[in-house]
Amino acid sequence: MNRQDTIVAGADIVKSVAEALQYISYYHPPDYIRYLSAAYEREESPAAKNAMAQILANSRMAAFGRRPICQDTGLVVVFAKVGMSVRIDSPYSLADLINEGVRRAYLDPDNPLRASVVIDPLSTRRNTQDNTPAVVHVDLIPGNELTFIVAAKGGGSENKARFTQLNPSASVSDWVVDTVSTLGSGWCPPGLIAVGVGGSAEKAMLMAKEVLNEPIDMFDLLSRGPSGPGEELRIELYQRINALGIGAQGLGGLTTVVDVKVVTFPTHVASKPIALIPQCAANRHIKFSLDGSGPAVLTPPDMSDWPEIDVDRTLLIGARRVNLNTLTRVETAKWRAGEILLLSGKMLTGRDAAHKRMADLMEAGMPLPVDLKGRVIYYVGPVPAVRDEIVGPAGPTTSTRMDVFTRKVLQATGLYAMVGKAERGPAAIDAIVEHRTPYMIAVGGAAYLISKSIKSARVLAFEDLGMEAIHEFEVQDMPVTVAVDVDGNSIHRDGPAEWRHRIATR
Ligand SMILES: O=C(O)C[C@H](O)C(=O)O
Repeated sequence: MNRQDTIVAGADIVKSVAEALQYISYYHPPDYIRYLSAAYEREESPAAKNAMAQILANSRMAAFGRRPICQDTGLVVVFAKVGMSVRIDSPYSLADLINEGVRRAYLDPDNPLRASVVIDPLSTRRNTQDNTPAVVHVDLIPGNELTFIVAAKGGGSENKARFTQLNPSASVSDWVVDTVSTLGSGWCPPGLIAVGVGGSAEKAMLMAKEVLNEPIDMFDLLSRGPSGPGEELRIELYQRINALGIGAQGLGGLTTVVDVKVVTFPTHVASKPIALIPQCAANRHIKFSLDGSGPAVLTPPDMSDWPEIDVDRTLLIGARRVNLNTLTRVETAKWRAGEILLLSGKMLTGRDAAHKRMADLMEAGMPLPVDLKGRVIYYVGPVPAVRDEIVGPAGPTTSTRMDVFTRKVLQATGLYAMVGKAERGPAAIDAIVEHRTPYMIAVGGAAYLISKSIKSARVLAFEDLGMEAIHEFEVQDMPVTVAVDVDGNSIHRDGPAEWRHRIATR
């Protein structure tokens, strides 16, 4: 056989990976935008429709501004399919080349991305500062090309990945639907759910992670009909998950998933491993191949797929304007769950690491570096600013992770309100009621849009924590929704319950 080797330069891999990561930081895949736009058009829940409007408007702004869709610019996951006739011309390993691409992308001075990876997950959790290392999966396949799938996976949706070993006779569909119903909204729906069935524990997880990068094609599948059990399951899950009524951002509505992917592999006679991996609205991935002729050429998407939505007009109708600088407990007690507020004035920021430090200081009987009394705290870790920006994209992080600190913080500080994303757990809601401290949400996945309402930013404490430091933001008309009011009413409990009922009784 006349076998001709393809030589791919290591430098082309580095450049292609760096450019791919920049590209996906600001361009959503057009198929996701088409499906989300269709979901937006048909959505009947005003709260969910409003959230989708913000996600779509944010996506368009990010594409034109070439700035990240989401403040969580993700953990880089790469699937490399290496043709067996390819030789990589480099003294470095493939992982090293990919990591160099990651480093360049995340430190790009034109569009710096947030460094979100910590080393020593068991101990120091020190940020690596350049988002390396990537998680790299390599397959050797026949052929003379090198194909990469490059994805940037947000932590909120990754945290909701689940795995089980079912009894071989048990229903995959029931387990998936029951599990999705327990995930809450920290995974930022509307998105996708991938299900890997079979193989071994790690094979099921890997298959699910990879299939998330396949084109979204549920409408085609629905119109042509299923061709086998895998496609039958996809349709069943798509319908059953949407019937849960979770909706955009867990606010209750018609669309929770725009697609469901199912992938299978032979397994042991005694086993039925099932992996479930959600993909958030910041659905970022791209596929390209290198054939030795140079780095990948990535063409910008056709922006006519992006709807032009006037979010301001939608938001301003019926919203309550709030001055954070003169806030009182009498005022915050009037806010009702579901109400839209436009916040102006000064707020503090603090997320996981800052909360841990504050809790440690309280434990040790030491004073906090910032007085939280009468203040509002926003759970956020922004992207670094560039050019004339005050701050980079700065959307909310999942509040549930702060629940373990909530009672302690409210008890010790006299904080007036919290802003984050997704539901609060029962203990946090009890603390909210006890301390009369409401909780609001901003839209996860609308980070660039939200950053435009931030008019000044400075670090007040824990500077060494980088994006996790305590900042003070001055905001103007920052849109939020009251998610838990001082009486413990929760939109994440009531919204999905109402829409589940409405869908079931149609
Ligand atoms: O780290 C973040 O900013 C957010 C994270 O993606 C989350 O969804 O909680």
